Amino acid sequence: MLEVKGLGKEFGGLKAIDGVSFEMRKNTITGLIGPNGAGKTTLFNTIAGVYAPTRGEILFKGEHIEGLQPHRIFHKGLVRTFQIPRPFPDMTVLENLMVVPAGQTGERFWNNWFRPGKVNEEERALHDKACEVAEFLNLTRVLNLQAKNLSGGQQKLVEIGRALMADPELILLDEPGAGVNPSLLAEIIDRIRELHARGITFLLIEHNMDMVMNLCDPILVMANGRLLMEGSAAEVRTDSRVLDAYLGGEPEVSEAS
Ligand SMILES: Nc1ncnc2c1ncn2[C@@H]1O[C@H](COP(=O)(O)OP(=O)(O)OP(=O)(O)O)[C@@H](O)[C@H]1O
Repeated sequence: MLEVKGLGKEFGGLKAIDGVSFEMRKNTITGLIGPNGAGKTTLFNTIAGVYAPTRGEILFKGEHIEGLQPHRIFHKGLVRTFQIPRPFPDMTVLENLMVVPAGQTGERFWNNWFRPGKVNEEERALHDKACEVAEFLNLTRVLNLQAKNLSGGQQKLVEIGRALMADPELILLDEPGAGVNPSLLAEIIDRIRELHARGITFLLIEHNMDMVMNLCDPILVMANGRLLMEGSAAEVRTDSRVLDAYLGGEPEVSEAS
């Protein structure tokens, strides 16, 4: 589903990503871990089109997407949620879900003018879809609350909901477990599993190791802008290079990775 080849991204002289290559099969939940500053967020941003890579290739379903504008990538079904939940704080949960899909007929002046019936129909379909997404994420109760009044965990769920509104095939999920209380964390894990069972592929950055080890296979480990290793939870847990990287040592990174 996703192929990253020799990817590099530099900021000035700093190699935030330095020759990263990996492949992701369809319908996996792949974890991306690594110590602070390893390059995980930069990798996400480069895949999602926020940054153009300095070098390398990114293929989504066999199609080159490196350097494309974020909205073009979004519309291909590759959707990124943000590290800090960023729903519009003064809008309700329902509104936050309904604003996601772009190119609605209602956004075009001419269609509004000439085709009000069509606009109403689409608005209703969008509303129904938002309600279904909210129900799936157990957000129905808070549908009419302003997003700023939700808990951190509920905001994460809204962020996932907003990704779902875009009918994604691949979701890049940024720290779904950050700042979430344990019961809501279990619910988020459960929802991700369910979406995975329905055919959605995930790549997720997460610092919560329990969550990663529980949910992800395979796990990619980054350090110093490079891919240190890829393996199962058991392999990652017992690999001394991973331990070294987290302890701030100088991890040995093979050129091949
Ligand atoms: N926009 C930018 N301009 C300059 N340097 C940047 C920029 N974004 C990231 N970097 C640098 O690139 C390196 C990788 O940062 P990145 O945020 O990708 O790491 P990370 O693995 O996501 O870290 P964390 O787990 O702390 O979020 C760091 O040295 C960081 O300072």
